[in-house]
Amino acid sequence: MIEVHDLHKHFGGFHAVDGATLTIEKGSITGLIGPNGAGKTTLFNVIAGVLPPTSGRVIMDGEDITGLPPHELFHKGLLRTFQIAHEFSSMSCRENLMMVPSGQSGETLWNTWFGRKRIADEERALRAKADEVLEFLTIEHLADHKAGQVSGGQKKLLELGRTMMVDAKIVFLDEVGAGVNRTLLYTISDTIKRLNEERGYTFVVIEHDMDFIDMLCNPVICMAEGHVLAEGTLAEIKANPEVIEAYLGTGLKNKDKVGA
Ligand SMILES: Nc1ncnc2c1ncn2[C@@H]1O[C@H](COP(=O)(O)OP(=O)(O)OP(=O)(O)O)[C@@H](O)[C@H]1O
Repeated sequence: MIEVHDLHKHFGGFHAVDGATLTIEKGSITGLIGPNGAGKTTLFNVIAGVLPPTSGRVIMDGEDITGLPPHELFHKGLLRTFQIAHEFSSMSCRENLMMVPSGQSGETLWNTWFGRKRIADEERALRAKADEVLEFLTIEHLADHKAGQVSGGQKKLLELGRTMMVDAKIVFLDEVGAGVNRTLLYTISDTIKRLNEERGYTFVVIEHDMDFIDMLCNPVICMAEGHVLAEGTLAEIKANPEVIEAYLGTGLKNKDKVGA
């Protein structure tokens, strides 16, 4: 469980996150919605240690994790997915997965000289794990394809796959469905559900696509102007006058997105 207490993130005089308080229940797939500029990504980045908060607290399973750097949160099982970095795009999908776990013996010179067998064993285990992940994602046929050459949706699956290389507990997904065709969107949503049901992952999903939120998320939290405006099922959120006002208030561009 993650508890966020009165979190603030200011950029100069601008309050991107302005007193956000929310709880993410263990085992949930929580949706985070809100008009453009509501502070969703900034909130993610503060929770995931990418940005330091101005003030406030983030508690994970009773432990204060406020401001911890991403690699420490990573070891605690809290991950934020990132797009496959350009430098990794010429590596195969399998190699991209094998790159994820840190602290491999092969990383130190000492081990390069004295631990060849151990390195070979670890590499075999990593390779087997990567292949198991590719199979779970039903993209085992892409194992030897360059990551930069697979489709946008398949790249998203690979991003999810990277979280599976390190037994993640809670995964933050920022617009994982953006620019993905409908069929792959169903595959991604199905994969998230399976990871949630079969492997106990908790997810927090930022998404503008309300169909995707509807398929996947309960509860849904709506942010506006840096704080939480409403929480409930998507149907409850859509019927909330403050939510409708927040979407309308940002101009016609966002009006249809909440479908209200
Ligand atoms: N590094 C930064 N410096 C200054 N302002 C920033 C910075 N990052 C974000 N902001 C501002 O903070 C506000 C919230 O941005 P954020 O990206 O968190 O919103 P969002 O809800 O994720 O929006 P969207 O749905 O459009 O992605 C925006 O007005 C944005 O311009």
